[in-house]
Amino acid sequence: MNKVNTELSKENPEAHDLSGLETVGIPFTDTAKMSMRDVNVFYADKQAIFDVSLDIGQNEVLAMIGPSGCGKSTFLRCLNRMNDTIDICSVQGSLKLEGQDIYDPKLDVVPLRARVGMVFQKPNPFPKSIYDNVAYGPRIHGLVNRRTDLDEIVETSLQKAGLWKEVRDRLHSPGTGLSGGQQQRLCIARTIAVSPEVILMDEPCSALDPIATAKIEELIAELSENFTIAIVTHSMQQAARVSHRTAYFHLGKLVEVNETEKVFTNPDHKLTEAYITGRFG
Ligand SMILES: Nc1ncnc2c1ncn2[C@@H]1O[C@H](COP(=O)(O)OP(=O)(O)OP(=O)(O)O)[C@@H](O)[C@H]1O
Repeated sequence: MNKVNTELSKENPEAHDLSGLETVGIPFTDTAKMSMRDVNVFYADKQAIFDVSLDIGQNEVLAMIGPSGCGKSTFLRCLNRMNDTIDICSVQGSLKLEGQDIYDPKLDVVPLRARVGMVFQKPNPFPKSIYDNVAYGPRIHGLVNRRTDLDEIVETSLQKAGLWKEVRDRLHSPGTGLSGGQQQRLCIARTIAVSPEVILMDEPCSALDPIATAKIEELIAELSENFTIAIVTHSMQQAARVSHRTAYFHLGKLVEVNETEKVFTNPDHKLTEAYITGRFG
């Protein structure tokens, strides 16, 4: 048992006993883009996610928060099968994108990861030009035949990522030469370039300064007009600023999911309250 839980248990011995825990709030929406039911995830024989059921609505920004190690990233990575790259990881349950089982063994994960794109914690541009970073996905997915079409996708994606004006005169310079915040927006442009339906963001601002963070947060609001977004964040302020609903995870369980304002002002569960008031985590 870690320090956090020991402290919590001193305060309230039952507080960390999650057996029989019912998720409170409204886990399901009428217009779900993705529907997850009874998801369990294991690393070898160690269980990291316990019976999580959650919907993500069309054009919704869903924030996932919770103490370190509670399984936020693990759950997020299930949503485009990034956990497949971890040999010891196994996923059980039902995970659907517009009703299609994304764990269907016949499903090709390459187009899945274009439909459900991912932006990582640390900006990771390819060692290529700005143009080629954005053009990479459309090229490998065979989305364009003509150079002019590719030029248009690159420009539109950079515009949507709020980077066009800063880079239009140096499209053929290395992506790695940009600032950290610009690199993260380049990675967002690269994700957008293959027209995803869902964008997963795993702490996308944790390596950025406050100004670059503010730009990405503004961008998230704009992107939600066209995309569905699930974001893992350690920053409760960020979750409050960018998301429509917030899901609170604790020890691998989904404790509460609700409208963001409610989660931060009047949470249903005592564990959520303890976390948002800084009593642990
Ligand atoms: N590749 C892995 N191999 C084995 N165990 C893992 C692996 N990745 C995560 N875990 C374990 O799964 C649990 C959930 O980890 P996860 O990284 O999903 O939590 P998190 O809430 O995203 O944490 P953080 O906020 O610190 O990033 C932890 O106990 C962690 O040690």
